[in-house]
Amino acid sequence: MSHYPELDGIYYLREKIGSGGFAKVKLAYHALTGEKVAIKIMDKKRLGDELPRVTTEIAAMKELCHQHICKLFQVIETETRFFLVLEYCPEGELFDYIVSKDRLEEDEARIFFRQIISAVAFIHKTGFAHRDLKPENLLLDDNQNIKLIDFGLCAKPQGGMDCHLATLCGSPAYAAPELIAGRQYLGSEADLWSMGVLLYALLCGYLPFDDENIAQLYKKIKIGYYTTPDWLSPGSKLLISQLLQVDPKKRIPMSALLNHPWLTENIYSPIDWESKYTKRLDEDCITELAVHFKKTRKQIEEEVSEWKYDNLTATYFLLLEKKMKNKPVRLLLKPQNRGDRSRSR
Ligand SMILES: Cn1cc(Br)cc1C(=O)Nc1[nH]nc2c1CN(C(=O)N[C@H](CN1CCCC1)c1ccccc1)C21CC1
Repeated sequence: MSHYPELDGIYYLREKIGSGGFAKVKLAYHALTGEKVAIKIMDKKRLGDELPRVTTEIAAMKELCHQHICKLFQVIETETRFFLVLEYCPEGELFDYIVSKDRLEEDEARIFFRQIISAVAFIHKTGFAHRDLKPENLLLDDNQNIKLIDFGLCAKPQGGMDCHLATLCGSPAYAAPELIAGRQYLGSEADLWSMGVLLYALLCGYLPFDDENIAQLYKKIKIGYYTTPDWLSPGSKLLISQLLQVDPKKRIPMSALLNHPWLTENIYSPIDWESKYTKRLDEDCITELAVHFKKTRKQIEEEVSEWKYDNLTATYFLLLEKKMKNKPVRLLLKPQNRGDRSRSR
């Protein structure tokens, strides 16, 4: 297990929980709060010309504070590496959950899909598009709530949300026809197509467009031909067809999704896309930080408000996490890891 001096005394690293191309993710404990986090470690050399994706991801995640988006707590950059300290989701990927249950019942799929729409609507309202929506990028927290991850491909077009994008990116099976045709496209419209593929995967347990031959796959996507199993309800089939429209202008817009009959069935409330996070600082967290660092509340408030995504930002956010989980809003006197049960104060 390699040792990272930059994390000493701040985070206690545990086992690896994910590894992708040029990054790996490790479980860790935040020394001061004892809270679990997931640290995404990226090697700059191995990133090569993918480096801009990391700066994109960091910039996006700093703006995207939402209950269904995996939270960024801290960024540590050295000359050779990036460490992104992110929210830990103990139930893993939605992908594995669907596979384990073969496919989901309509009401369970509805709950997940409402949370996914809440996250994507928030991203679009904030001027971003995710562009890589798929079950592998949707994690589950300890209450089986959705947390969206991997913003390395997201885009915030300079000209705002109606400015066209050109780069072909994301995963083929979830990519919109206009993206595959290499035409200019709107990130938000491409996200809506991917959500159609996602909803199909949730309800059926397999993909609407699939082919081991990539050219064949692209052909199927471009004509938008897919079949639905007869046991799928008419309401599900209708919503899927409204999302899997080849012509992006015919695709159901996000605004119509928020109170769509299939999505409000048995729930009767429109989807709430607003973030539960407020910019207002939490009194209890500020107090605990002031006591611990022996500073005035005003000093702490000013420092936290700079949102430097340093140790202080992480400690503030993790105290807030503890409060949201009805745990005591307390910092551990001497940093300790999970094993040590000694009472702090
Ligand atoms: C798989 N698993 C099982 C359990 Br139990 C917990 C987990 C788990 O991964 N939890 C978890 N919490 N927080 C995170 C994770 C994984 N994770 C991730 O960011 N995971 C992604 C997964 N991508 C999906 C498609 C390609 C890679 C990743 C990105 C780069 C390298 C490795 C992994 C974060 C940091 C945000």
